[in-house]
Amino acid sequence: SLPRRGSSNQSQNRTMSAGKAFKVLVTHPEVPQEGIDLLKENCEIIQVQSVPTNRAELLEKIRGVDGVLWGGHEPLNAEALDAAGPQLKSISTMSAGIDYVDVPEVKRRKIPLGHTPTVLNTAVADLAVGLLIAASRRFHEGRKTIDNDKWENYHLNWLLGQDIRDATVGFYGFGGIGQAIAKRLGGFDIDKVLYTTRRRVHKEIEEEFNAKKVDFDTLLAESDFIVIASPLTKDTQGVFNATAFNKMKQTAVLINIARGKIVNQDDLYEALKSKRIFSAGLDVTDPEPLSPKDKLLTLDNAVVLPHIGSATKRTRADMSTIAAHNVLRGLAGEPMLSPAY
Ligand SMILES: O=C(O)C(=O)CO
Repeated sequence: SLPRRGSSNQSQNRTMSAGKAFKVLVTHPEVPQEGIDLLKENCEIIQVQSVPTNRAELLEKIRGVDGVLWGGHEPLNAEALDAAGPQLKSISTMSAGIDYVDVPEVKRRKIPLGHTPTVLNTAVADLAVGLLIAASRRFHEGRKTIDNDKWENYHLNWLLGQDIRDATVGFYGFGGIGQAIAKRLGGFDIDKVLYTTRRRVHKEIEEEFNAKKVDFDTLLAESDFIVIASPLTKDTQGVFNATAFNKMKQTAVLINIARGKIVNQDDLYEALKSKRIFSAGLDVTDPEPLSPKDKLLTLDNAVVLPHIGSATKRTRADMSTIAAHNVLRGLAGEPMLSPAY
């Protein structure tokens, strides 16, 4: 459970600093109140008002602040850190993925950086299961048949999909989100879980999910469903390309709830169009937002969502709470709840 207002940590912060000891910038006007209220207890809050973020406003308002709650996916880089000045001592994003942060630059300046993994695991995992069902059971194509007056259920083998039962589900990345997805799929009578990660996960976790670490080629060749649940890094960028799709089963379903750039989207389009793989369910694309004219959207076998994995009211509130605690702890010189490095 999350530390709440008035918990010992908060009382400590209150006594530590009588009055508004710190100036904190909140870079987005829509950060849920839960996090703002926590910060308000002992920080003066400055808030960016523009949506989408006006960079000039952000760079002006960041000057001289002690802490930053970085509320969007705007680049957090040397430019912003320079604009802030050398007194800046605590930053937290309000996201799990931090691919938009120049982490080496933050590290070089020895500024503690937090992020908000874990609290969004269940929301993202729920959505991933939704995509997995939608893509394997042809929801998008089915809906289009109604729109186009092509409801042909007099055919016996109409709109047949892929079974989840007895499937091998392969995870590319098997951290908190991947494991939350695997937990949910436990209710769907799947056969087994494979995963590809840099490091092996704990033995108990492998046992809990009947999961086996395999190399990337084995993951591609043996999985009925592949779920991308890894961070975007220089090592993961573009790894799902034509070469990878050509190693997958023709009946395979690809799910991506991580970052669009892990997939080469042109190659994915070709693989789906030519039916080299069965279908894809994507919550993330490259770029975002995706143009309404993008060719990916013309495909029957691609279910595409506008990056809404963590978009539930409770999850957003929890993300703001964790981010605020991270910022407060950084200001107090204490370890953050979820440090990013
Ligand atoms: O937190 C993240 O990294 C997300 O993509 C969800 O907004």
